Amino acid sequence: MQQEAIIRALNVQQTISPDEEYEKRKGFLKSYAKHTGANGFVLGISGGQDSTLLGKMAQEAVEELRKEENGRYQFIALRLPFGKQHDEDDANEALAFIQPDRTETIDIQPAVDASAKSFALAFDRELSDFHKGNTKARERMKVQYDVAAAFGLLVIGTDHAAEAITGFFTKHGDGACDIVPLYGLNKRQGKALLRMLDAPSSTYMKTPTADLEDDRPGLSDEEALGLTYDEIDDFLEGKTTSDKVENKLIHYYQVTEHKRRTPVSPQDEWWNHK
Ligand SMILES: Nc1ncnc2c1ncn2[C@@H]1O[C@H](COP(=O)(O)OP(=O)(O)OC[C@H]2O[C@@H]([n+]3cccc(C(=O)O)c3)[C@H](O)[C@@H]2O)[C@@H](O)[C@H]1O
Ligand SMILES: Nc1ncnc2c1ncn2[C@@H]1O[C@H](COP(=O)(O)OP(=O)(O)OP(=O)(O)O)[C@@H](O)[C@H]1O
Ligand SMILES: [Mg+2]
Repeated sequence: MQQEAIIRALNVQQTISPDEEYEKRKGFLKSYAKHTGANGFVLGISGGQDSTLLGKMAQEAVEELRKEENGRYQFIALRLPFGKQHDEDDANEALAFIQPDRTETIDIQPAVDASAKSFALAFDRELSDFHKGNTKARERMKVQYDVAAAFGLLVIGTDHAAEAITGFFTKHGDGACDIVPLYGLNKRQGKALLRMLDAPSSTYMKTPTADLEDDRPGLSDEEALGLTYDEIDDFLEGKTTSDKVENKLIHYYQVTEHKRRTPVSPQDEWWNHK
C-alpha cells in the first residue's frame, strides 16, 4: 500500500519508451522556457549520469529553440570543482558528449573554505566534514543562480525519483532549482535514456557519487545509503523487494518528507498526520 502511494506521489512509471520519454521532457524544457521568456538554462556538469543526461537534453532544447524561435537561447554548462576534481576526465567526457554552447569553470573551494572558517571562528568548533559537504552543494546552487540572474536563464536540477525517495540531496543545495525535467524517472530509466542517445557508456556505467566529503572522496551513493539503485529502482517500479529494503525505503521517505515540500508553515498539516 505504502509502496503504491510513494510510486504515485513520485510519478514513477513502471516502464517507459526511452525515445518518447526523452522527447516529452525536452519538449517540457522548451515550452517552459518560451512560457517564461527565459534565455535558456544553466546546469553544473559533474561527470555523473544525471547531469550528463540533463545537460544533453538542455543543449538539444536550446538548439531546437534557436531554429524554431530566434537566436537568443543558450545553455551554459558549469564545471564546479572543489579544488581539483579527482574524476575530471569523466566531466570532460560528459562535456564532449553534450557540446554545450558555453562552458565555464568556477572553483567553489575558496567560498566553501571561507564559510567553514567563519563558522569555526564564531562557534569555536569545526564544521563537520559531512556538513561541509552540504555547504559545497549549496555553494554550487549559489553559483548557478548568479549565472541564471546575469544571463536571464533558468536553473535546471537533476532531482529524480531514485534520489527523491530517500531525500538524497542537499536541501536548498542541489535540491534547489527552478525546474526538474528528470522528475519521476528512476536511475535505470535515466540510464536507458543515455543509452538511447548513444552516450559513451562510461557516462552511465560510472558509479553514482555525491562526492561531497573530503575524508571519503568518491563515496558511492549506494554505500552512503546502504541500498543499491537496483533495489530502489525495483521498489519504484512496483516490484517486490525484501522486507528490509522496503522498510528502509519507507523510513527514508517519511523522514525526508520536509525536503520534498516547501518550508513548513502554521497552515501546514501534512507533518501532523504521521
Ligand atoms: N523534520 C524537519 N522539518 C523541517 N526541516 C528539517 C527537518 N529535519 C531536518 N530539517 C532541516 O534539514 C536539514 C537537513 O537537510 P540537509 O541539509 O539536506 O542535510 P542531510 O539530509 O542531513 O544531508 C544531505 C544528504 O544528501 C546527500 N547528497 C547531498 C547532495 C547531493 C547528493 C547527490 O547524490 O549528489 C547527495 C548527502 O550526501 C547527505 O547524505 C537540517 O539541518 C534542518 O535544517
Ligand atoms: N563537481 C561538480 N561540478 C559541477 N556540478 C556538480 C558537481 N558535483 C555536483 N554537481 C551538480 O549537482 C548535481 C547533483 O549531483 P548528483 O551526484 O546527484 O548527480 P550526477 O553527479 O550528475 O550523477 P550521479 O548521481 O550519477 O553521480 C549534479 O547533477 C550537478 O548538476
Ligand atoms: Mg554525482
